[in-house]
Amino acid sequence: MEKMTLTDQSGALTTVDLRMRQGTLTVDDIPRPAAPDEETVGRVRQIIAQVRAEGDVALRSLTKELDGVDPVSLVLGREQMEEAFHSLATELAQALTVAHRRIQQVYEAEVPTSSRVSADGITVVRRNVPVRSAGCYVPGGSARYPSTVLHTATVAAVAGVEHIVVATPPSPEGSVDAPTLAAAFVAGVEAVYPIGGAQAIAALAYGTESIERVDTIAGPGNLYVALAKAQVALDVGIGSSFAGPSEVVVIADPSVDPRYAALDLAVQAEHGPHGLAWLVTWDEQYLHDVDRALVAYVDSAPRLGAIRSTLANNGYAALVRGREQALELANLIAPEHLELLYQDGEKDAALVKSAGVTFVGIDGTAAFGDYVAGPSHVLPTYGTARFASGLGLEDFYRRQHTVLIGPSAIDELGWAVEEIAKVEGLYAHAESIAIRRRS
Ligand SMILES: NC(=O)c1ccc[n+]([C@@H]2O[C@H](COP(=O)([O-])OP(=O)(O)OC[C@H]3O[C@@H](n4cnc5c(N)ncnc54)[C@H](O)[C@@H]3O)[C@@H](O)[C@H]2O)c1
Ligand SMILES: [Zn+2]
Repeated sequence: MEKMTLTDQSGALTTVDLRMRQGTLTVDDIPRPAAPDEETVGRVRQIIAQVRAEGDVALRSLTKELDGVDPVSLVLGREQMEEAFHSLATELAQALTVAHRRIQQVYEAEVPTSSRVSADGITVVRRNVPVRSAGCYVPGGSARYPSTVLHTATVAAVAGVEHIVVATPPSPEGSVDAPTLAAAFVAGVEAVYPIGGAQAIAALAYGTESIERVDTIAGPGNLYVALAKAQVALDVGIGSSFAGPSEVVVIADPSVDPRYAALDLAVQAEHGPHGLAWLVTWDEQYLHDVDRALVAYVDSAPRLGAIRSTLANNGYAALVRGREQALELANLIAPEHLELLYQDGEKDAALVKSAGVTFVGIDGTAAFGDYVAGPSHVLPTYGTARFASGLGLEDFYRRQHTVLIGPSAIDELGWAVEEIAKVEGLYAHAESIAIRRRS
């Protein structure tokens, strides 16, 4: 299989020219960030074991070691959240409220109806039963994410979860910053724990003296958080999407100002150092224009370090033959965010098979999705959009069937049970039907 040719260039992005590429592309063609090393996996295992063995004492000492602060309290309640909400500037309080309302609207429209089917004397009812408690992990190492409180807890609340808590790394004062606490207030969160990383995931999964264990954990995070979730997955529900460092694929053409495409690449790159950013276009001059605009932005960007590091390691510009090949590439990359940044993108959106979420339209910056568009911004990364979805109501539900066996079922279906039970050599199964038929 012919590999992609990576041509280094002096700009911000590494160029990949696919125009002459024969045959179909495969997943192996796509450069991916390296898999986690064994040392990190082992460190996370240690942290989890320490929290299980020592509870609150471990949480305090790990927080001191890894976040450099002593938490003032391990649990912050509704009063502190309310106070934080009232301390915000009016515009920010309104922005959080608007984002909350839009997320709520999207998920309320998605609440599934229960189903009921009756045939052959048996009625099967399906109900979606919310878990009793959910823990939302809200990242907070290199940036603050009040938006992630809204994009996790609001979904849990619409699903009907009774107890919703948030864990997030502490502020430098050992508490939690006001915007994050305020967002928790808006979303109806019961308690906020100023604890981050793998230690937070362990506390949510197993409980400590101060923190009650939850039924399900949802929310994104860095590698420590992601590995911790994988390690506790047998003991607690884990939200379906592997939400790691942010990714974006921007498909664009000269109908859109190159500065728009450049900034949209920077939007997800500024989240952190391990992200992924692809520009895909069929116009060579446009590729250079976007790259130049990106270089110009990066040089003056406030989060220069994060953007540079993502672009240097995983920033690509692909030249393709046209829309069809652009979509083929996007489906293979299976990015967290996909932007169809050109005129008439709507009909192409139907051809997208693997993306966390797709934004269509020349104003379709993923920044809308991060905050106010509505669908949860907790989305599958690392190529998992091939099989995983964004955070949704189903992450907080269990499906449960009730089977009503009516009086005619023995006559209508009992014989089939007996036949199969006999061939499986399970005689009590067959007799449980036969005895009822006789009496
Ligand atoms: N996919 C999504 O929906 C989405 C949304 C928001 C953020 N994110 C991603 O979440 C990530 C947030 O990462 P972050 O680091 O800023 O915050 P984080 O909260 O995930 O991680 C911070 C914690 O990591 C732990 N940690 C740091 N260094 C450690 C070490 N050497 N050993 C053990 N533990 C250590 C500390 O406990 C710290 O509290 C970013 O990659 C961002 O892109 C994704
Ligand atoms: Zn973003």
